[in-house]
Amino acid sequence: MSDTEIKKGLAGVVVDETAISKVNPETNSLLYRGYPVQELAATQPFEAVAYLLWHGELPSAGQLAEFEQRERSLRSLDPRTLQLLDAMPADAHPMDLVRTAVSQLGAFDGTLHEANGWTDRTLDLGRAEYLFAQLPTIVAAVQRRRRGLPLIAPRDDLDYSRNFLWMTFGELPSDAAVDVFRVSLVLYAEHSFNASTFTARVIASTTSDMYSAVVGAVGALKGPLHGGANEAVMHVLEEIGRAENVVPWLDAAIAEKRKIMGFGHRVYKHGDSRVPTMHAALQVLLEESGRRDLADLYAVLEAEFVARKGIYPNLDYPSGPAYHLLGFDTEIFTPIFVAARVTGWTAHIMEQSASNALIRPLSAYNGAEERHVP
Ligand SMILES: CC(=O)SCCNC(=O)CCNC(=O)[C@H](O)C(C)(C)COP(=O)(O)OP(=O)(O)OC[C@H]1O[C@@H](n2cnc3c(N)ncnc32)[C@H](O)[C@@H]1OP(=O)(O)O
Ligand SMILES: O=C([O-])CC(=O)C(=O)O
Repeated sequence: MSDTEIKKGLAGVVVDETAISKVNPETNSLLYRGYPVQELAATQPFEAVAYLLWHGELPSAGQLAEFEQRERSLRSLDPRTLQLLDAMPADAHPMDLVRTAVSQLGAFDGTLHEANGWTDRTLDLGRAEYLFAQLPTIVAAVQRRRRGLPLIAPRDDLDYSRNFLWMTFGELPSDAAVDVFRVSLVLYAEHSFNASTFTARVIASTTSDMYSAVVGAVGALKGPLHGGANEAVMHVLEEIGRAENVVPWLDAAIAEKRKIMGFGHRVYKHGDSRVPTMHAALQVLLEESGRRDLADLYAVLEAEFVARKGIYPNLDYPSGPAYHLLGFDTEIFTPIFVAARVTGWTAHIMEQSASNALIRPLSAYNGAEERHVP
């Protein structure tokens, strides 16, 4: 065993610089390219936030219009992507379908850059825009296929958030509900060196391609300790059932040393900077739906867990029930996170590539002493 100090899980280790976002647990703040995420969530379309993450500046009106037009032109799926989804087992997890579809897009890349006129300089930016435009169509197709419903083609008269909901449900909710969805996407877009983004950067650091890096990131996000927690939150709320059951359920869960999904964070130890904004957004849906039961359950679980453990909710805690109230299946929550986070992932892949060093840490060997085959 070496005496090298080991930081399990790289906790507290600074591995590189980034100009994309700043997570500050002391001030409980999150900046995207210098802008507080709360301000972006209050004022910006999701398309403008994607542009900001990639380019470092918010778009002018003209730049935004140009990007929106391009994004709308890239939404339709290649028929081979639909064939791929159809060929998957009906009980496959939606994250497996999304991961596989992104991988397939990587195999189309050769033909794509010719068709889209991507020059070398803009190649990865073109890929990022393409993934951004394709993912909602993929996620909506997966959701409709799960329900045995015919797929709905994208509409180029609708913005990103509306079109996403339209393709999923074939109708639009109230403007207030659309806005909740937009806010959730803005909040989910980026969070420095979280596990999935770091995975993407490791893959990019080998000078592999953007699709491979995003496929790896999707795999990392699927885990319930990371993005999969928004789905797990809903399972927990369903398992508890009603506010009256929280105390006995929590007693048992704590005694069994269960992790309570949607609570805790590697970086924030006094609450997640994004939760108050998403909490307010969730309240809109709780009021609109009249789901007093869910509102009570949500509030009591939070209050009881914080009181007992001093561990606060993370963004997945309000997002899970918000996506439920918007009408998505629970298994679709993490794929929505993918569609949002692909903005941050691709920004980090481009940042890594622009100033690359192969990511290859050391390990301390603790196996058998040298020995020889008898
Ligand atoms: C978008 C996102 O990815 S946000 C994160 C989403 N993930 C979740 O919600 C899953 C539940 N949360 C967790 O598992 C953890 O809080 C993590 C993985 C997010 C962060 O974990 P770490 O920084 O590694 O802290 P760690 O897991 O060591 O927790 C420290 C202590 O708090 C406890 N703890 C932390 N979170 C929880 C939780 N949600 N439920 C119960 N106990 C918890 C741990 O058991 C540990 O206790 P111990 O010291 O007695 O062993
Ligand atoms: O930062 C993290 O470790 C996880 C997280 O909240 C995110 O990726 O949004």
